Amino acid sequence: MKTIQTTPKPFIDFPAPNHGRDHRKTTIKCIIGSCLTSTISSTVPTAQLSTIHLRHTAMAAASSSTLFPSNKLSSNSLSRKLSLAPAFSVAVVVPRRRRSLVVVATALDAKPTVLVAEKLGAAGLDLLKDFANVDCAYNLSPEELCTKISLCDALIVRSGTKVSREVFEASSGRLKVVGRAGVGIDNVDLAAATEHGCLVVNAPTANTVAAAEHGIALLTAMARNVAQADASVKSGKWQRNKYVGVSLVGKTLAVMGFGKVGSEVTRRAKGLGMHVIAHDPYAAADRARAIGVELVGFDEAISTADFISLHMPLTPATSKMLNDETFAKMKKGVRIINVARGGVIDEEALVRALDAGIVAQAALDVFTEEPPPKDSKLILHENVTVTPHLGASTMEAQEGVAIEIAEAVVGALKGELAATAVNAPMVPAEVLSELKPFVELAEKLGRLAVQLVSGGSGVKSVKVTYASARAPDDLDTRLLRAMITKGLIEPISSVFVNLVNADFSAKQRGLRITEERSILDGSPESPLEFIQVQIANVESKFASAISESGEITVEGRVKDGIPHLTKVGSFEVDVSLEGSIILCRQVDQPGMIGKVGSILGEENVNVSFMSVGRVAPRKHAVMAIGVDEQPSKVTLKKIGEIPAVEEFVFLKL
Ligand SMILES: NC(=O)c1ccc[n+]([C@@H]2O[C@H](COP(=O)([O-])OP(=O)(O)OC[C@H]3O[C@@H](n4cnc5c(N)ncnc54)[C@H](O)[C@@H]3O)[C@@H](O)[C@H]2O)c1
Ligand SMILES: O=C(O)[C@H](O)COP(=O)(O)O
Repeated sequence: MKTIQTTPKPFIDFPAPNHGRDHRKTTIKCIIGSCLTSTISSTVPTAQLSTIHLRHTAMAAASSSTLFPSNKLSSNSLSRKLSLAPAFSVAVVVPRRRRSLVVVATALDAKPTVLVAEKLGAAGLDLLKDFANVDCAYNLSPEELCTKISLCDALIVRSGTKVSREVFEASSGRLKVVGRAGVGIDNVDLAAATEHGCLVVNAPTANTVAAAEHGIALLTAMARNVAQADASVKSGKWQRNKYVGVSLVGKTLAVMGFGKVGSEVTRRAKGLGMHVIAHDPYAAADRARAIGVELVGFDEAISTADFISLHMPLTPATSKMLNDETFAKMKKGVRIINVARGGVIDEEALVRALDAGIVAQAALDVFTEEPPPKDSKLILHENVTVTPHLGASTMEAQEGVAIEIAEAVVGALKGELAATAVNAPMVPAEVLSELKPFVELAEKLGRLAVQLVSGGSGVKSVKVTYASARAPDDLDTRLLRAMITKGLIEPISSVFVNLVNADFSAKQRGLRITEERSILDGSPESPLEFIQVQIANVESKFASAISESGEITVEGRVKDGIPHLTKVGSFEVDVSLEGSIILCRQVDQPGMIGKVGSILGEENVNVSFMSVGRVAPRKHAVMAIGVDEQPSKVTLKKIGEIPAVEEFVFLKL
């Protein structure tokens, strides 16, 4: 574990209070470690403290709470209270008339904390524990979840936990990833997650077969009254005539939603000799043909089917899609299976359709409200078979889901792009490795361009040009755009921008980013030749950065895997984008490189790269100098005082 000292010297002195104020308050940001706890209690006599406020850095000041009065300060209680907090602030309130107070704040590198809010398979937990502190806390109330979340970097849930906007707000930016250990993400407020820059990942494949098998189990059990007959026999009855079923062979099954589960249900139902049709406005016809199923319209599906099995997600478009109106279009005596989401059926309308005999039977695994009310007419209906959301609940599926989600969450916490991201672009691994240096280039160009702005109406309009020999469809620019946005916004705000919230953050700031493609001739081996970023309607602190068309313009390329700045305004330069950069406009004349280099050398600032771009010999030239260290103001001033230097700017990457 690495120890980070929060100050150059171990003690922070608080000057004596003045201005007649009762107390002075200061905040030290640090990272939890038991040594912080013990050092506070051992270095500061508890009697000297009136109060200690502990506040998680991620929490809003308003939610800061006084955990204990000083006379009860004990390092044990402090470490107990903070054992799950990898980052927090300490505010020490110094009582009146004390001359000074010393506090040591030593920070330790902490593991991230993952809150597992619903039961997860052991293999997944083991994977998580290798990388993070894992807090398994089940059946939390919404309030408890909001309280705990401020201490967590990741949250893992199944369908039983509502991850509402309040949860993201309570996390105040610390929550980096929500892992849904399953498919349906209707219990996660995706808009709120995106706005808070929180990645949402799911485990979309591991429970597909389990859900499909459960669908078939419900279909066959319903057709043969298995559940009702079982209950009857167990209650001492022997009702062979009452529980005569219906056969499946030759019957038409409409699969609504021809995705992963729908396709698997189709395969199995065909094996039972059923005629399967499917409705899915977004499914590819060739995939349906490959499984030997016909895709039909919604009305045709529901009006010709003997059995209807639901397999679409719950979205505003699918909410209550089976309702009074649509039940009226169904064949009398239709049977319905739902292992998708309860909300896709208007449950009151289903009760009416059952009572009217339009629907002969229903088999339901999912409900609008889970668990449903005990007196629900639907649940208690004699023609309804129910299970408590068991579709994904097989030993095999749960182990698979746990591993799938643990890998996705750990990857996301490591900053890797997730293949199962729900609210960020999914980029296949091979595309990602090809784009990686350009992703870095994109962010650095954004950073450089925005630091060149000095005035105007603010950064509102940015044009990005991608020059490539590849066909437009062959280049996914979402990642690049997100990173340019990050580069543009982060240096001028306190907003943390990532792939998830980049577009949202740009929109919030009224920043319009337009993208253009410049199609080049030649071999499309590399995905991109260069990226150009232009900011319109602004003035620049380095006038030479304004191109002839009037925008701040920077352009870059990747050379040997390293991003390079290759153009500033109308000047061609070539400097690798590592460390920081000094841009200097001068009258082109011999000895300039030497003069600037020796001024930097005097202060031991290492020059990594130097390049001069000029319009014509002995006229204006722009010198781009890459430096490893930040030069002092005095050194920069000396550069500015070289007679031939007309303007210069220091840019941090
Ligand atoms: N009961 C359970 O335990 C359980 C287990 C797994 C999945 N599920 C649920 O099953 C459903 C399907 O899961 P999946 O893994 O197959 O998802 P999926 O994304 O692979 O498939 C969903 C399909 O629904 C289609 N669709 C979207 N809108 C539609 C509409 N208006 N009409 C018809 N089709 C539409 C999509 O095009 C897609 O093909 C989800 O609701 C999921 O949450 C439940
Ligand atoms: O969407 C899903 O994956 C299923 O509904 C399973 O939900 P569960 O993880 O709560 O069982």
